[in-house]
Amino acid sequence: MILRLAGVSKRFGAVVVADKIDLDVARGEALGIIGANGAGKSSLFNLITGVVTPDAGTVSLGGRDVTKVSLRNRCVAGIGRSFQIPRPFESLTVFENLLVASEYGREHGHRGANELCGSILERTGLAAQANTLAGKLTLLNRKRLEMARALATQPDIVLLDEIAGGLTEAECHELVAFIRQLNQEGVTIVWIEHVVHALLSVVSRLVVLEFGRKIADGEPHAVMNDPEVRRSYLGIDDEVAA
Ligand SMILES: Nc1ncnc2c1ncn2[C@@H]1O[C@H](COP(=O)(O)OP(=O)(O)OP(=O)(O)O)[C@@H](O)[C@H]1O
Repeated sequence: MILRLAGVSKRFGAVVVADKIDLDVARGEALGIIGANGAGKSSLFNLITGVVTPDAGTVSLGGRDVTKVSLRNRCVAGIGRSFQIPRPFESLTVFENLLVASEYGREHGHRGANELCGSILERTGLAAQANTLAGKLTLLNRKRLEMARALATQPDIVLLDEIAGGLTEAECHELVAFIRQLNQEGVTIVWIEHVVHALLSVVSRLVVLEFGRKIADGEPHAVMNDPEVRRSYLGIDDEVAA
């Protein structure tokens, strides 16, 4: 198991963002997470990466309890993340943004940072923008950079937060192909996404959150047809419809 959450709970005042969440993610898996706005999806990523400390429960990475480990050290231990709202260093170039991420993440080993970042630029389709200021990028390229920055930390598991929103159908297609390829190369993917058709074309398992509770976890199409999920996420009440 690469990632394990056991009984993770968190509340902000009256708002419960995580309610005794148990979640296992196997190495190499591609897991999708959906839920209505405010269900606690981004908060779950904050709990996994260490932005937020749980009130109860534990987070383990590769069998090691990292609940009290710092954000930086969780990154070095292999957790990479992209943010829902990309916030690159706008006044640095694309390449410089990757260098910063690569210094924050794991050791480069025999490969230097330049070589690592160069290869990520190629893979994410950003090579032609290497010297462009991040603040000048188009939406698609900002999303690519968000993904590239996560990869520059050399993660074993990547948490993607709503990366497909706002893209055209063709751009979304390209993004999906890239995430699938990444997963085939052995990177574990956990992906929060409202663009459900994109998500379902990649993931082999789907989790649904509602008010910080996990209400479904399983094979994606079975989960999408679950009456509770249809009610919570799609607003379709099968009993009323009948
Ligand atoms: N640091 C915080 N302090 C107070 N409330 C918070 C904090 N972080 C999140 N919340 C609240 O917790 C709830 C869950 O937020 P979260 O961002 O995790 O939801 P989400 O499922 O990612 O939603 P969306 O799909 O809109 O991104 C929201 O009501 C949010 O306002």
